[in-house]
Amino acid sequence: MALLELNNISMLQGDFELQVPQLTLQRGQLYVLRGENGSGKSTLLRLLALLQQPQRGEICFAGEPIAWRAERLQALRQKITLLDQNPFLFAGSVEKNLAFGLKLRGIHGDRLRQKIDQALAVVGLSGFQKRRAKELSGGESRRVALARALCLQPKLLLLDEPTANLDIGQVGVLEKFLVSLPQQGMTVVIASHDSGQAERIGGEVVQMARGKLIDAPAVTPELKVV
Ligand SMILES: Nc1ncnc2c1ncn2[C@@H]1O[C@H](COP(=O)(O)OP(=O)(O)OP(=O)(O)O)[C@@H](O)[C@H]1O
Repeated sequence: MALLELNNISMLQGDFELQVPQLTLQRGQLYVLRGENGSGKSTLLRLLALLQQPQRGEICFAGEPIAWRAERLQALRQKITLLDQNPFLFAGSVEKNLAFGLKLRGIHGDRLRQKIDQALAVVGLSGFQKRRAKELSGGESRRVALARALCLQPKLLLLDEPTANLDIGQVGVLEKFLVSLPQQGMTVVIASHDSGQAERIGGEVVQMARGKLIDAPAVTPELKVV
């Protein structure tokens, strides 16, 4: 079954209109969201994160239409993580930044520490647990924000330019890791300017142009066993 399905969406943001005639995100699939500056990639990611309600159209999560009621949305949003283009780290330690979302999900003690250690290792920042978030370099901050998103192990992970401003070596390591996530059942969408990225990681391409989704993987009807 599809994880997220969008139909006939129109969403106004000031003078800008985002239009998504049809988009289906399958479970355990990797997508690369492409498009020029201002084409609406970040806006689409916010919509997929259920942070903004469209004026028109329907979104279904695991086959169920979204009702846009606060208590229902809160539960759904815990299954989705968006890593912003300019992620915000709050004051305090790196460890505290990663622990926040995990504690909200009922993870404490040794399991909490283990998840933090694993996520930091993935982004090449083992040993950064006690460092002050505000004293990190730009690239380190982005990697901490990525670790914070990864350790939540969401059903849907949305990444806005996750490898921007990283060293070439780091980009390679991270791309290799991101490719492994769908094999664990996670659906991953990466917005990227890097024209080589889609080819390197081999994801399905979702293409935006001037606010409209113009190309996405075709949906094959599910086979019914009779
Ligand atoms: N809060 C807002 N209010 C009004 N317009 C906005 C807002 N945020 C973004 N926009 C406009 O919406 C359009 C799409 O922006 P968006 O950030 O989604 O594009 P993008 O494809 O992610 O661009 P980039 O590649 O530069 O990150 C742009 O014209 C932008 O100016």
